[in-house]
Amino acid sequence: MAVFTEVSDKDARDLLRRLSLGSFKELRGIQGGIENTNYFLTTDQGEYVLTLFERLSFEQLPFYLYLMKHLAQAGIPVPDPQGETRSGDILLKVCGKPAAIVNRLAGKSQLTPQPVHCAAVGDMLARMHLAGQNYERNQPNLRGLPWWNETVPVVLPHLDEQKAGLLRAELAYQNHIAASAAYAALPRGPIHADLFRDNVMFEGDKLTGFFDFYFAGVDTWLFDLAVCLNDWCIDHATGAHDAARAKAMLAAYQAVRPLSAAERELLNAQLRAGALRFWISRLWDFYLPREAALLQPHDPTHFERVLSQRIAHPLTLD
Ligand SMILES: Nc1ncnc2c1ncn2[C@@H]1O[C@H](COP(=O)(O)OP(=O)(O)O)[C@@H](O)[C@H]1O
Ligand SMILES: N[C@@H](CCOP(=O)(O)O)C(=O)O
Repeated sequence: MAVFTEVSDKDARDLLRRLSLGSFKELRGIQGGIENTNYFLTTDQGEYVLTLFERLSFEQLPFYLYLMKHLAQAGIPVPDPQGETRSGDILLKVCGKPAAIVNRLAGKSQLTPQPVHCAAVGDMLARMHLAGQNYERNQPNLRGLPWWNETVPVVLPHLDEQKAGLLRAELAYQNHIAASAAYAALPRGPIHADLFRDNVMFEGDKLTGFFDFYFAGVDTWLFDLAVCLNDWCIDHATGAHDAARAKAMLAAYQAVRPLSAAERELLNAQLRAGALRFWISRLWDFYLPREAALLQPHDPTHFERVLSQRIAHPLTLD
């Protein structure tokens, strides 16, 4: 369920009067997604997505919305936030909540990706990283190491000794890595940080867009690539690495932006970090009652499996 706040046709008509996106035709709730309220909004000028933010604040949102606008202007296929006619503001208020209207991307998610899809994601991810280099706003990845350090003690009491041991050991390892010289040398910039299969659109084999930027933040580019490898290039049932898909993604990424020596050295550590990040957030969504009331939690054990696979079978680069 992804309509947490009901928006009426009248609310939408009132909103459209403040924008120059044409006149109202239809408003339809979207059933996918777990974080925000989403509607498809059709006017006589085109199709849009209206999002009401259920978790992010008015203060946090400009970073994400202006990042999308910056990337769209640089030619990266991402939703482009539409502004109010008078003020030019792209952060809107609907039913008392922060909101945005973006253009609707063509295509659909590719949930059983082949190497060709992984290559398309790798290529566009590298282009997106380069395009984000001169983005001026700064907001850290709010689901980065400080959040892991805060959240692990909260979820640990819910775990059996074997899982708790793995979680503690991995967090200690990641703190150790984060203090290293190689980590300090990693190139950084705005990253998507949640570019899973359900956040990319395809028409056939052609990538038509990246969306759902609301976990974005400034972090290492390598972490973003690791998050993608951990979702697009594994066998979902076991969490095991898929060599053909990973090779396709890495080659396409590196054809646009070759990895530095520090990035090559830390690829496996960041694959583990990417698995840890989503294991922690899924545990947190699962065990924290306040969050669980809003979210439909994903299965935490999936990322426990991915992490165990990453530790047992490090990836070797050519
Ligand atoms: N710009 C967009 N263009 C086309 N479809 C979109 C767009 N934004 C969201 N959607 C649709 O809405 C669904 C939920 O959006 P998502 O951003 O994943 O929600 P949540 O933030 O709640 O996870 C997506 O799976 C997709 O089908
Ligand atoms: N991709 C994350 C959860 C975030 O959900 P999204 O629908 O906003 O992408 C996970 O799989 O845990």
